[in-house]
Amino acid sequence: MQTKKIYVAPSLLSANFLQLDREIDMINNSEADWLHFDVMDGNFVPNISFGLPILAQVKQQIKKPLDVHLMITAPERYAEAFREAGADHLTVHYEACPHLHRNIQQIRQLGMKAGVAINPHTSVSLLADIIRDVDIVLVMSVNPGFGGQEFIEHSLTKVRQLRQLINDTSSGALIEIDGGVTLENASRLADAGCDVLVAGNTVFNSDNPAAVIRQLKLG
Ligand SMILES: O=C(CO)[C@@H](O)[C@H](O)COP(=O)(O)O
Repeated sequence: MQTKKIYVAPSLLSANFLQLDREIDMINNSEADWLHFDVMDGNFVPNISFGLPILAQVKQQIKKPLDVHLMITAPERYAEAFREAGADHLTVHYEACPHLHRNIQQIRQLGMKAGVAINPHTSVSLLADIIRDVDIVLVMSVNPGFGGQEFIEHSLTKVRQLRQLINDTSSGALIEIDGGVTLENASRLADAGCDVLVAGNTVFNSDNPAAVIRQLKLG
């Protein structure tokens, strides 16, 4: 039985963009903690999603923190612009940042929570020297680029390793899991040590998204 707080961050990528107004109101009126906003550049990942102008418009209506996940190369070029557009959290990819420490410092200096994301093939051990400096570690449990993919089971082992690393280093980082999160695997994810569940299809393709968000929060 889960007792710690589980944050739920619906992923806007799976929303119906013809009804964005209604989708954002649903999030505002639900128990969702954050709104997850996926930015893809067609270079770091094989897909293109949405970017700054859409974020700025969403910001005008959303009442929850905007959790922006940059799946782009050289994210330092855009950190300030994302802050101005309304990002509260900015997560960059380990694989896209040869100067990750500098990127994390930049994000924090701009006044945002700083996150690092790791792809399914990237080992948790590579985070040892950055773990004390980040607010969020986002574990990709699918290969990034698309919603609606199947959860990669090995991600659970990575979450457990990450929880151990966080405990050993007294880091305050939250563990966020992203990709293939469902009502079936949510409790296993919470038990393994996740703090934040990102869910796209599970929330937006349901008949009752607010009820699904509530159930996910129970872990
Ligand atoms: O970053 C990504 C995909 O690259 C995710 O945030 C997806 O949007 C999650 O979608 P589901 O797997 O939950 O449908």
